[in-house]
Amino acid sequence: MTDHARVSFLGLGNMNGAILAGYLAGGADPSTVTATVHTPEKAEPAAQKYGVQVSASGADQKANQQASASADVVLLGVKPKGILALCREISDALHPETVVVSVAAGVSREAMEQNLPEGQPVVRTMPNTPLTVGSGVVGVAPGPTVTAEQLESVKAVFAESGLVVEVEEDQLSAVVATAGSAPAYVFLLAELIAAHGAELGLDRADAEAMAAATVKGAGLMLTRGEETAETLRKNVMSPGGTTEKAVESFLAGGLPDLVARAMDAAAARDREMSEEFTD
Ligand SMILES: NC(=O)C1=CN([C@@H]2O[C@H](COP(=O)(O)OP(=O)(O)OC[C@H]3O[C@@H](n4cnc5c(N)ncnc54)[C@H](O)[C@@H]3O)[C@@H](O)[C@H]2O)C=CC1
Ligand SMILES: O=C(O)[C@@H]1CCC=N1
Repeated sequence: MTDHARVSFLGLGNMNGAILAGYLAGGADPSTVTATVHTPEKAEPAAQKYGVQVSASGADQKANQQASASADVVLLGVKPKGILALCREISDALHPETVVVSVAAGVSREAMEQNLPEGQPVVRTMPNTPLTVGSGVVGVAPGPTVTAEQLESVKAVFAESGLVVEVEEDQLSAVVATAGSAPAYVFLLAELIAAHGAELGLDRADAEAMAAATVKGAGLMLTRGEETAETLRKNVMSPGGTTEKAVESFLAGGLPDLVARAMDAAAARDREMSEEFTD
């Protein structure tokens, strides 16, 4: 199944769209992929954009069922509050060996299993949007009925576009805080750097371009893995120089505690949603 898995993406928003883009850029055969959107007017533009078959659940009530019936792997990419309803919607159409994959925060595997046929293989994942440029991350937590071969076909959806890490389901809140939500922390920092670079006298467009290129360059140096983040940081900090002043200011302002509190808040919200979305 791994080489020729048929993959269906139900819901093609920010996250499933990023996964699909990375999957196709990594060499997947578009004829093995189907997708659904909700809004009928979005189907044709999405089909043009990705070069795959797209149907609209808002126009055809059976669109999600049909896309699921023909798939080995089904990725549920709707908002958390819609995941269990989507499980119920596709239940009757699923082949017993089709793997149902959730990309949602805060919806437990147990809740999904209760809304799917008994024994249906379920995998919870926590991806991030940089999968769209081939530099993403995904945490993958398989349920007990998932075979090694089925797990490989799920990992294959992400393998060409990011770092795939197998985790236990109870580690997914940590993955949300560390990877799923984390691109937003970096984007926030880039926004702040660019805005203040402009305050300091740069053209706004120049400041934005510098912030973006700096984040990209720093990321590339980090992922080369030759030196730790700490060493790379210290290499920029000339004793008595400018960076030392900036880093001292970050530390005096409580950045380590701020980062920890932000990540705790993300992880706590993931756990809280798991209590919310249980029916
Ligand atoms: N945006 C992100 O960076 C990340 C999102 N996620 C998870 O991904 C999931 C989706 O989030 P986003 O992509 O950000 O939201 P989104 O709102 O961009 O995408 C959801 C899409 O599903 C469509 N949809 C809703 N009901 C549908 C149905 N019945 N049939 C077909 N399509 C339907 C909507 O029209 C929308 O385009 C969430 O569960 C979220 O927790 C996980 C990791 C990162
Ligand atoms: O903000 C959210 O809830 C989703 C999950 C991780 C990133 N976006």
